[in-house]
Amino acid sequence: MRTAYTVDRIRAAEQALMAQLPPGTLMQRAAAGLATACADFLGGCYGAEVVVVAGTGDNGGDALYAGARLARRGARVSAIVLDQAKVHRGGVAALTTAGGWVLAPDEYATAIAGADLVLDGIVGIGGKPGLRPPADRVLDLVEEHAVPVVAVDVPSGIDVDTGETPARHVRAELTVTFGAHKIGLLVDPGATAAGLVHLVDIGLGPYLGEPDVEALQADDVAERLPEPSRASHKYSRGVVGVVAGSEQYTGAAVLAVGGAVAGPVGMVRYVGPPEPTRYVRARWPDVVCGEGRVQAWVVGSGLGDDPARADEVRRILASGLPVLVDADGLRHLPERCEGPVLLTPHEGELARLLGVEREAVTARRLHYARAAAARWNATVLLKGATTVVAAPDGRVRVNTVSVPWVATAGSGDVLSGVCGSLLAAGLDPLEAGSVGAYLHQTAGVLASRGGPITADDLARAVPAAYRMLLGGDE
Ligand SMILES: NC(=O)C1=CN([C@@H]2O[C@H](COP(=O)(O)OP(=O)(O)OC[C@H]3O[C@@H](n4cnc5c(N)ncnc54)[C@H](O)[C@@H]3O)[C@@H](O)[C@H]2O)[C@@H](O)CC1
Ligand SMILES: [K+]
Repeated sequence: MRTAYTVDRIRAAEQALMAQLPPGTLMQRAAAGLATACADFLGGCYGAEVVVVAGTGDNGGDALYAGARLARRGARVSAIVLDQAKVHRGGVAALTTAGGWVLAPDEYATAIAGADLVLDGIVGIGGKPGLRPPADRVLDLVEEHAVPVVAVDVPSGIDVDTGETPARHVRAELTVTFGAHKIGLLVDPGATAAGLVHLVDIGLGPYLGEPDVEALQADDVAERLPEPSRASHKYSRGVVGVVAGSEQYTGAAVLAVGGAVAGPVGMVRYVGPPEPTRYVRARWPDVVCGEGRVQAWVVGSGLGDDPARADEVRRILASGLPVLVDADGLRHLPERCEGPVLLTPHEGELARLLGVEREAVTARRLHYARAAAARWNATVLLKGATTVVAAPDGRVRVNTVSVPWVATAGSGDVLSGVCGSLLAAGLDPLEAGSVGAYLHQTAGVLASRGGPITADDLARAVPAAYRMLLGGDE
């Protein structure tokens, strides 16, 4: 499990650990891990040109000490000191003793133009979003010359606790973070700004407590994927009912059912009008069409405006059974949901639900997913490159496995079927949403292999993804 914490909790853990250690120990641990990660990134130190950008806090100190270590290993390391009066003195002394030097402002442009790597030590967890002058001018040069950036702890300028980027910020290829993941490294747009994230263990583990945000990894997903036992039969494995598609949108029915049959349930029921029913029957002789008992429902994609279907959605939501509500179904939510409910909006749908602009949701994904979870008393899975799943009790999971080719028409319908299948097999909405999102993206990796895919390809790849995650044969 990848776990992320608020700045306050990380600071508290650091205080507790620091009280046990000689002064400066943590910074040296951080700098050592950072220097090793930079050397790996560069593919060797000797002769590499590295520019350290050091701000006024300990984040700059980490960057300068790491610069000193790289200089001792043969790199040519210079530093841009953003404020001479407030820079970390010990860091500057270490760098110059190791053969590095501090640049004069008229040398910045040439140094950055010739750099193999810029180390962003402008600001870390003590920063406010955005970049103050002269950091912004330095970033102009870095972007102009397209120099790769390794961010120290966090990409400077992001909101570390939310992943929001309300103002100018660094875009890194790699972020080397210390002690624990910060929430903003896992949630977009901050996650994208961070690039790859490498965690350096500085010993905070025992002091951290419960995480604020979690991201499942392959072994966590494998533990949670339902598997039948010898005593299982089709009903005990779970039955999922799918209410999707219409005369106009037949594809939504086929794709949502496609996701559901690819999941762990023993049986799928489909309930819908004649035309989509014909398509579903033709494709899956094993799907039972018509009403009947189920352990969970998937409702919503491609329903259109038919008032009778809206009533069906409301009736299902009132049943107390686990329900996944997607797309058109989201227009028929009650004032507050009762029972286990998983809502799966994309940004536009969540914006409409909450009465805000889509851009606002894009900018504040964690905030609005949490707000909707609290407002409707339901778990909210906000789709996107980094999926956010927020439960009404405050727990949050994000999915950081992301394949851009998965963003294709009908992909969400497949996701709804997969997550619904997991709900019917007994997972609660937070588990079903987070496991389903991981499975869906893993299917995307297998189906795509670097090229375009259709939603149908995605659904067909789900069983192979399931098998792979369980450690089965390829
Ligand atoms: N506290 C600890 O035990 C450890 C801290 N470490 C490092 O220390 C960092 C935190 O250090 P600090 O608390 O000194 O804080 P930072 O270095 O994150 O930054 C605080 C300084 O940046 C300035 N600042 C704030 N917002 C800014 C902005 N938008 N643009 C430019 N400057 C801005 C502030 O005026 C302040 O001087 C961590 O991110 C990590 O890199 C590591 O060495 C590991 C151990
Ligand atoms: K930084």
